[in-house]
Amino acid sequence: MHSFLELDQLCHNCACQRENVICQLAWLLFRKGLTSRPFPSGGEPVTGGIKTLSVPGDSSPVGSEDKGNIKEVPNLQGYEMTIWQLPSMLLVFISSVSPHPHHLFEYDELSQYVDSHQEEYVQTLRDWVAVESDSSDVLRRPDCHRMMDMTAEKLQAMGGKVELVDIGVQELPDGKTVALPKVVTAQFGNDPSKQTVCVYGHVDVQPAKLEDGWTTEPYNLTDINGNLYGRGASDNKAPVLAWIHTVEVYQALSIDLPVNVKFIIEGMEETGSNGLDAMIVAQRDTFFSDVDYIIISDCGWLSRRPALTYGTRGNCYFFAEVEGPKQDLHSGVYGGTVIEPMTDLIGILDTLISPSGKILIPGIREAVASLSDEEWKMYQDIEFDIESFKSKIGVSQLMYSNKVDLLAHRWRYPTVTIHGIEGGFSGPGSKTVIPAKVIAKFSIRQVPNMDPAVVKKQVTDYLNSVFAKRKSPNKLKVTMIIGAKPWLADTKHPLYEAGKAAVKRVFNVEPDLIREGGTIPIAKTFEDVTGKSIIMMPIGGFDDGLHSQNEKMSRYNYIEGTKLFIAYLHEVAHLKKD
Ligand SMILES: C[C@H](N)C(=O)N[C@@H](Cc1c[nH]cn1)C(=O)O
Repeated sequence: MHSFLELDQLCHNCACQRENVICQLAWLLFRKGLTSRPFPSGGEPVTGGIKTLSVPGDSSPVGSEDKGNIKEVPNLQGYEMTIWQLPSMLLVFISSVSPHPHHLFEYDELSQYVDSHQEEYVQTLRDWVAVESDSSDVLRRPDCHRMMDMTAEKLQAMGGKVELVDIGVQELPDGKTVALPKVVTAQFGNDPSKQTVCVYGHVDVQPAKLEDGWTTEPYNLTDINGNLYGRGASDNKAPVLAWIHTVEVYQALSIDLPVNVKFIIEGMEETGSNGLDAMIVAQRDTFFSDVDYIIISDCGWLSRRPALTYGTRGNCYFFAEVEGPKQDLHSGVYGGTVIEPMTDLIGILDTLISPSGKILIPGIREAVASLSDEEWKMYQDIEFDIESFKSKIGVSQLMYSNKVDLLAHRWRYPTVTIHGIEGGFSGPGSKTVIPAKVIAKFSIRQVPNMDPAVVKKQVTDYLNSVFAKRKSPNKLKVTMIIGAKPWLADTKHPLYEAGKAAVKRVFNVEPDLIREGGTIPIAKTFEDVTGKSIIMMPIGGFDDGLHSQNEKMSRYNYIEGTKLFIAYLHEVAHLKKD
C-alpha cells in the first residue's frame, strides 16, 4: 500500500508535475482509494501491479529509467486491485488521457492543505501586520521599504522570478523628496499554453494608534474569537497573503498551477499609488505583455454573502490651506481684531455639500452617469439589511431610508468627505489659540463619468470664488494631491462567470454582484494601459472596519478566501484566451 507521500515522490522523481498520464493515473488511483486500502476480504487480486508501460511521445513516465528505447516503469507494488475495481479504473484512465491538459482538480486535497496550515498563515499575517507600513507618514517610510523587502523575500523563497522595481521619489509639500517604496513583481510559471493572471495588491496601511480607540495594539495581530485584529489585516495584507498561499499550496502538493501567476504588489495604495501608473506604462510590453487578466482582492463583501465586485469609485483628494498671521496668537489678546484663518476655512468648507448630502460645487452632479433601470433592478435584488447596517456603524439615522438609494449613494454617486484640519488645535484639554495656518483635507469620491482633471478645476475655481466673496486678507491655496479615476467592469465577462463558479464551489452560494464605494487608484490605469480585463474578488468581511479602529480579518474569511482563490485559478484555466 502506498502512502500519499510516496506517490507524490514518484511523481516528483520524473518532474512531470503530473502532466504525464502515468503519474496522473497513479495519482487518481490513490485519490479514488484504489491503491490505498487493503484488499477487501475475499477479493482476488488480478494483477501484481503495473510492470512496464511505454507511453508514445512521453519521455519520462513515473520513476522510469531510460534503457535505450525501452522505458521501464518500476513495479508499483501496492497498485493491486480487484475485478470489481476494473471499470472504475478504466473510467479514471480514460478521463486521465482526455485532451485537456489541466482537467484534474484536486480541490479537496488543496482545501484540506489550507485547513491544516492555517496556523502558519496566521503567523505570517502576524509578522506582516507587525510592520507599521503606513504610507501616509513619511517618518514610517523605512517600515514601508522593509515591508516591500519582506514581500519580495517571501515570493523569492517560493521560487518566483522576483523583482523589486524602483519607481523613483515622492515630492513632499515642502519641496523635499523621499524614496517611494519599490514595487514587487513576481512570476510563477510561464507556460504559453496557459492563461496568465496578474494579482495586484498592496501592503501599505492607513495610520493607526492605540489612543485612537483601538482595544488591542494595532500592530500586534490579536486573535479574539476567530477575528484577527490589526491594522492592515483586511486592507490588504491578508488578501495578498491568501493569494501567495494559493501558489504555495499548489507547490506544496506538487500540483501544477493551472495558470501562470504574476504578482504586482505596491506600498503606496493608501496614498494614491504614487509612481505606479508610470511603472505600469513602462512595463506594458514586458511584465504585462503576456498577462491575460488582472485580479484584485482589495475590497470587502456587502454582507455575510460572498461577493464579486464590478466597480470602484475614484477619489480626488484636496488640501485647502488658509494662511493668515505669521504665527499662532492668543485668542483673548488678539481675538476680535484679526480675521481668523480657521473661520475662513470652515466657512468655505461649509459650501461644499448641503446637510442633505447635495454636492454644491457647480458641474459635479451634472457629470454623473444616470442610474439605469437595469442597475436599479440589480440594487433592488441585493439583500441588504438597513437596520443591521445602522447598528454596525452605530447611527440612528442614515442619509436615505431605502435600500436602492443607500446602495446607489454608497457605490455610484459622488460624495464629499471632510477628513480633518491640520494646524488646528486637536489635542486633549483646552488651548486658547488662534491658529495661524490651517489646512483642510477633504476628498470627493469619483464615479462614471467624472474626470479628476475636470473636478480639480471645478473645485479650485469654486473655492477661490467663494473665498473671494469673504474679502479676507488671508491667503487660500487649493491643491489636489490624489486624482484617482473610478472603474467599472462588465459583469457578463467570463471572468465573472468563473468567479461565480468558484464561489459556488467553496461557499455553495451565488455571490452578490456589488460595487465598492472605496477606491483602488490603479484599477483604471491597469485596464487602460494593458487593455486587459479586471475582476475584483473580495475576501474581506462586511464588518472588517477598514481605515477604522479595530480593523480585523476573520480566520474564516482568510482561510476560505484562500480556498476561493485556489478554486478561481482552476476556473480561469478553462476560459478561452481573450
Ligand atoms: C478600497 C481600498 N481598500 C481602499 O481603502 N482604498 C483607499 C485608497 C485611497 C483613495 N484615496 C486615497 N487612498 C480608499 O478608498 O480610501
